[in-house]
Amino acid sequence: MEEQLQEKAVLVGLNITTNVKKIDDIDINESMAELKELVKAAGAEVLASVIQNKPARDAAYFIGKGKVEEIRDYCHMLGATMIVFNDELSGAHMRNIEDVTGLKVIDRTALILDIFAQRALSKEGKLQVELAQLKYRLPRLYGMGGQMSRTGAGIGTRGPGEQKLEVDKRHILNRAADIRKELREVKQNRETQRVQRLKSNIPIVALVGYTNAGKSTLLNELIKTHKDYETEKEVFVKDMLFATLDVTLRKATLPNKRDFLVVDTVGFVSKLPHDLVEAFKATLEEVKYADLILHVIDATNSSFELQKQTTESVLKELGADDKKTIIVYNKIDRLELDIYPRNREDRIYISAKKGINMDILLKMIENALMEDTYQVKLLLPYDKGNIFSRIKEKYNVDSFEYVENGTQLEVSLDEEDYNVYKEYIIEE
Ligand SMILES: Nc1nc2c(ncn2[C@@H]2O[C@H](COP(=O)(O)OP(=O)(O)OP(=O)(O)O)[C@@H](O)[C@H]2O)c(=O)[nH]1
Ligand SMILES: [Mg+2]
Repeated sequence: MEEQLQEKAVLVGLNITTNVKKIDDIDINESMAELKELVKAAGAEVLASVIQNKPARDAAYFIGKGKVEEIRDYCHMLGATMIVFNDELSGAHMRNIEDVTGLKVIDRTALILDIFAQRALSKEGKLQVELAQLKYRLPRLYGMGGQMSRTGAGIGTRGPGEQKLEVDKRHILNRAADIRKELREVKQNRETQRVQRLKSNIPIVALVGYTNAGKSTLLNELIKTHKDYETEKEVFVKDMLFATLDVTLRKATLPNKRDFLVVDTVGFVSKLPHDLVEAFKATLEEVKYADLILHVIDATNSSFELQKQTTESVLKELGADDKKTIIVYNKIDRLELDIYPRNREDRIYISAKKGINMDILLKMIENALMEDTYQVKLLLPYDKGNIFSRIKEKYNVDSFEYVENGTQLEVSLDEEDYNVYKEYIIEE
C-alpha cells in the first residue's frame, strides 16, 4: 500500500442565527463534536474547530469571504492540509473557498461518503457507496477544484472504482447505469436468500440505532446463547462512528431453546446525506422483514433523545415504524445512577458490554416473538403424513415422537395454522 501522510483538518461550522428556532435543531456544538468524530473515523487529525455565527449563508463563500480569508491564515499557521465543513456545500462554494485558501475543501457529505467507501465490505455495500459518490460528484464536476485533483489522494477522493473514475460526465452517467444494473442483480440474490429464510420460519430480530450505540456489541452478546457459538462469529466492534456498514445475520437462541436470527445494521447519523439514505435503504430493507426491532440507544450520550428521533425518522422512511419494537437503553454501566429506571414491556436498560440485564432482555425478546404464536401438542394420524411434512417445512418442530396412533409433535403455530390444524391439537 501507498504510504500516506495523515491529513490535518480544520473544521468549520456555520451557525445560522435566526430568531426562529426549530425544536429539532441540533445544537451547533454537539454537531461539531460529531463532525470531529467523523473526521477521526475517516482517519484524519483534527487541529481546530471554528464556528461562524451568521443570520444566513453567504451566496458565494458560504461563511463569507472575510471569514474564509481568516480561516486560510489560521490553517496556514497550524499547518492544516484540509478544511472540513459541517454542511453540504455546492460546487461553486467549494471552488471559491479552495481558490481563496489553496487547500482541499471537504463537506460533511463527502466525509461520510469517504468513511463508507473505506468500510463497506459486501459487494452490495460497495456498489451503493460508489453510486452515492457518483451522484454527489455529478453536480459538482465543475466545482471540485484543482486542489482535489492535485492532491489526488486522501479523504474525499478515494472510493471503490476510484482509479476508473475520470472526471467526465458521460463516463459517470455510464458507470451509474452499470452500477444500478449490478445492484438489481445483487438485490435479486438477496431476495432469494430472504425468501428461503422466511420459509424456514426462524424469527428475525433487527438491531437498529444511532452509530456507536452498541448494536454490534449487543449482537456479540446475544449470539453467545447459540450452541454453535464461537468467537469467530463475532462482529467488529469499535469506539468509532460507522464501525458497521454491512448487514450481518447471526443465529442466537431464546431461553425456550428456540433459535432466532439477529441482524446487525449500519448506524444512523444526523444529516446523513440523502443519497446515502436512499442507497442504504436497500440494505436496511432487512429491517422491514424483521419480526422485532431492538432500537439500541447509548444512554450515556448527552443528545440521545435527538439520536433516538433521527433513528425513528429513518425507520419511518423505511416503512418500518409500525414494527414491534423494544427500546434498549445501553451502556448503563457508565451511568452513575442509584436507582435504574424500571424496565417496562417495551423498554429496558442494559449494558451489552458488561452483560447486565441480558437475561431480562432475552425473555422480553422471547415474549415479543412468541406473542402471536400458539404453542401446541399435536397428534397426527399416520395417514396424515403430508400435514407432518408441511409443518416440518414451515416450522422449527420442538420435538416429535412416533406413538401408537400417529405422530405426536410439539410446535408453535401461527394463528392461521392454529385454526387449520385445530382438530389435531391434544394439548395447548
Ligand atoms: N461502557 C460501555 N461501552 C459499551 C457498551 N456497549 C458498547 N460499548 C462500546 O461502545 C462502542 C461502540 O460499540 P459498537 O457495538 O461498535 O456500536 P455500534 O452501534 O455497532 O456502532 P456502529 O457500527 O458504528 O453503528 C465500543 O467502544 C463498545 O465497546 C456498554 O454496555 N457499556
Ligand atoms: Mg456496529
